[in-house]
Amino acid sequence: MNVSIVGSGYVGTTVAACLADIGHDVINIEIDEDIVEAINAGEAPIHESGLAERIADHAGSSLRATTDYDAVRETDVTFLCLPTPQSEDGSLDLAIMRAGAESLGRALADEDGDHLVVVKSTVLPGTTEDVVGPVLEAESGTAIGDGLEIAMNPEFLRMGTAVEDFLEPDKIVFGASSDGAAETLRELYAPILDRQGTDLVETDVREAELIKYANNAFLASKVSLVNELGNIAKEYDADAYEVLEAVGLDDRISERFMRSGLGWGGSCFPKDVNALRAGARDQGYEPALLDAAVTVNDAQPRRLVDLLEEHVPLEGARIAVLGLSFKPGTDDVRKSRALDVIDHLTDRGADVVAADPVAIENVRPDYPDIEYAASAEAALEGADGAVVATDWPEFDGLSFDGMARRVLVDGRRIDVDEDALEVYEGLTW
Ligand SMILES: NC(=O)C1=CN([C@@H]2O[C@H](COP(=O)(O)OP(=O)(O)OC[C@H]3O[C@@H](n4cnc5c(N)ncnc54)[C@H](O)[C@@H]3O)[C@@H](O)[C@H]2O)C=CC1
Ligand SMILES: O=C(O)[C@H]1O[C@H](OP(=O)(O)OP(=O)(O)OC[C@H]2O[C@@H](n3ccc(=O)[nH]c3=O)[C@H](O)[C@@H]2O)[C@H](O)[C@@H](O)[C@@H]1O
Repeated sequence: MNVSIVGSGYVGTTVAACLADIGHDVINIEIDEDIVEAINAGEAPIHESGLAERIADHAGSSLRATTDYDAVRETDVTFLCLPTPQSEDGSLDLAIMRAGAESLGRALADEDGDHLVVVKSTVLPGTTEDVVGPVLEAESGTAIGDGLEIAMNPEFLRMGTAVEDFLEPDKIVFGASSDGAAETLRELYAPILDRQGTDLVETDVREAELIKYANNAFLASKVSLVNELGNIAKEYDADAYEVLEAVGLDDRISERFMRSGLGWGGSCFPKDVNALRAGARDQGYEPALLDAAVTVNDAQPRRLVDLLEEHVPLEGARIAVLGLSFKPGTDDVRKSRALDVIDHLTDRGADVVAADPVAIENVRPDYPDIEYAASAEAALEGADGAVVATDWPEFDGLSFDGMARRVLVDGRRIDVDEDALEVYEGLTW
């Protein structure tokens, strides 16, 4: 099938490379020329395991990139993988989606055959049918149902394991405007749907939109609940990891997403939970539980720094921050909890020295005044205390010999030789 993908960020690039990998001809349409050049040169514009190999394999043949929207006319299906950020007030900002839909609609005005437009971006119920659809119809001069079809197909991949998650998902969800559109999506995804373990969920469009938010709201709230239980465990001098491991054996609960600590960050949980809260309020509903999930999450970085301060006076102290990305396996630092930890530390007068295997250059522009070290060991050299903000496997089994005071407060439960430390404190254990 000939497919175009509008927006080539974390989702668009992964989806494009994976669709090429399962046998489709794919064109990425992206406004950032550096990304277009990278893909056409066979290079991955982002750090994702398994992505570089796939782009290298398919670039120049079944995978191409361009800044020109007219390329959509060579294809039958277009996926919109554009950002859906949050506005200042936390609500969903659709400006980029509207702009992308306008450009796409204009390009489709000259197309002869039928075209299916699939919204893959995370959008609130009603967006596909009431915002994207009308823009496409107005700009293309084609009515939905008469040469133009729309569908919503949310994406559940995680950063760091994006390729694997896309190719081996638990489920594929879509809501389509017609049987023909649904049939096209089934055909497109056939190699993945044929795999054992992939459930197909076909719904109406607004359920597909809400499934994505419900999924993220559930997972984020689960981690907040786990953190609240972890904070309570710490007060009782109990180990939350032992407690929750046992709780997770109940298969109604499951052992996954049970890691308590610094809480959730990233480009999705925070913005999606906020968009759903704002959307719910717009609809006249007070989302008390989601509000509480955010409150618990926002408190964890301060709790970590409070715990460190119980052992190390922070004014003038040299503190190593281990990990900057919002989770291991990615260089993404958007809404990373590590940044909140750094803010609390510097507010209290500490000198921060940070280490991360891949994310330093994404932090440096916004934090030019802290020190950066080439490795965790280098950051620990001469430090009066250290905190773990990201559970990079590289931090397991670290040597603390070089520290001025061997005090470690761990926000992520890494593998540590506690006997090598003067003080080891876990945030929730
Ligand atoms: N990052 C993730 O792990 C996941 C993200 N999502 C959702 O997918 C959507 C996209 O997210 P990401 O890929 O993370 O965003 P991103 O910010 O990494 O990438 C978006 C890309 O779109 C490009 N772009 C912006 N305006 C454009 C335009 N008018 N025409 C063409 N390209 C344009 C940008 O230059 C950028 O490369 C969002 O709605 C997000 O919530 C869903 C599941 C997972
Ligand atoms: O909509 C999205 O963009 C994506 O958001 C999350 O994926 P992602 O943000 O990449 O990362 P997660 O692995 O979910 O972790 C999110 C945050 O929760 C934290 N977390 C996760 C699990 C856990 O047990 N404890 C915990 O603190 C992580 O450290 C991280 O900061 C979802 O897991 C994906 O299914 C979804 O597609």
